[in-house]
Amino acid sequence: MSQSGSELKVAVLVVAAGRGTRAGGAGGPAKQYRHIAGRAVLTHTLEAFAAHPRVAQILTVIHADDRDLYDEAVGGFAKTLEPVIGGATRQDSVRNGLKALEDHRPDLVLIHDAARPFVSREVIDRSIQAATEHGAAVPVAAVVDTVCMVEAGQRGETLDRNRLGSVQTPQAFRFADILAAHLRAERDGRDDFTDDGAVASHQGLTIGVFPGDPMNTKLTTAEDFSRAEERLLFSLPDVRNGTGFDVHAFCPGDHVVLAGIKVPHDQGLLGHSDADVALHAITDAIFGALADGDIGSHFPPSDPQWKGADSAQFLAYAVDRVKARGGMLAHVDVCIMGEAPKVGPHRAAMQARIAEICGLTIDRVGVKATTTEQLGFVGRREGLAAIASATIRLPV
Ligand SMILES: Nc1ccn([C@@H]2O[C@H](COP(=O)(O)OP(=O)(O)OP(=O)(O)O)[C@@H](O)[C@H]2O)c(=O)n1
Ligand SMILES: C[C@](O)(CO)[C@H](O)COP(=O)(O)O
Repeated sequence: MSQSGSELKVAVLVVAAGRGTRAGGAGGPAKQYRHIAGRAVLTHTLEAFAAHPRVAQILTVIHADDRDLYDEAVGGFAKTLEPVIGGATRQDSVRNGLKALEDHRPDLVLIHDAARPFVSREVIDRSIQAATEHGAAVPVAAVVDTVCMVEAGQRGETLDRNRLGSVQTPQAFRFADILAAHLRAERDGRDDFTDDGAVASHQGLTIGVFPGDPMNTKLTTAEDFSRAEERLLFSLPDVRNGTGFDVHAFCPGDHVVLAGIKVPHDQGLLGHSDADVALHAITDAIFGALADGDIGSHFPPSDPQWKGADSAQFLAYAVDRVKARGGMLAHVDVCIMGEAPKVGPHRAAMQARIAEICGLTIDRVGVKATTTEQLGFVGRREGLAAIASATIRLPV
């Protein structure tokens, strides 16, 4: 090839015209349109290729009955061409797709099963690299089990697994070569090839191999779907939101402590600690996100050591509990409810103090305030309340 690898135009052909009979689900959509983790299998598959910077165009081969399902699944992905209709076998579907791609003149084509939604960026990288170097290459995953012949319900000869491989997709080819190979197979009346590497071998091409990925499985049976759903759900980031609420009554005094700041007032707040409703609500929000009890269970009001305590230490402790679980605190937000004292003049100082205690930047700390329109105990100036939320991320 005269062009350098990075100049080669790469197209992707996704075959999605099968009926998925082995996956069951009779009466429902074919397996490539079934949802895992809230989105169609085909959507996951197309997304992987659409996101790859080397992929210029994606053509999907669909069943004649599935146009509406396809439109729903493909959404607004970039790079997708008008789909074409497949044939009775996978081989027929690939051939139809290759013929339709001819007008777009790709240099390389990656042929992929819609039913393999877990294809990684690394495998796509390797497929492009291998086709650039060898002209034709397929991904192969190692066979890890002992493999044997099974005949008439009996174990037969053990095969040498070191000489075997499990062939996956995307299989990558120089476009002109694989198109010629498929046309040759058609001319020769061969319709029994289960992958494109075999079609290319029939044409006499040498097929390279590159490492596949054990995670790049094909969804074939109903059990594959249960496993896929579990895998996608558990690979979602464990982002959690917790809420907290606190109330303290006014008592005689000349200041209150709010969000870690001493605010002059004609009353104080009654409490075992410094009665900082804002920090208590945030602390509870973090415990809530961790599902780790509440401020009372960690710092019992009956324990004399917390008498008059600075509530900053409660909040710092909750933040440490997040870190101890390998997580991070992403954001806190608190709303203080009261007729007086006014929060506005102290908001910036409160934000800064909460940020300092939590190890956050100020833009990740919300401090808001409201009256309750003179309604309820807050409206009657009997005390202050605060409601808070906290967002954390834990490792999966
Ligand atoms: N006539 C066909 C048959 C298969 N495929 C596609 O080829 C891929 C791999 O095939 P397979 O897993 O065997 O899918 P099905 O043929 O749909 O499954 P089954 O054999 O269980 O019916 C799938 O993405 C499938 O949609 C296709 O485009 N056209
Ligand atoms: C192409 C393929 O994915 C390689 O493993 C596979 O052969 C296609 O599925 P089928 O069940 O053989 O049709």
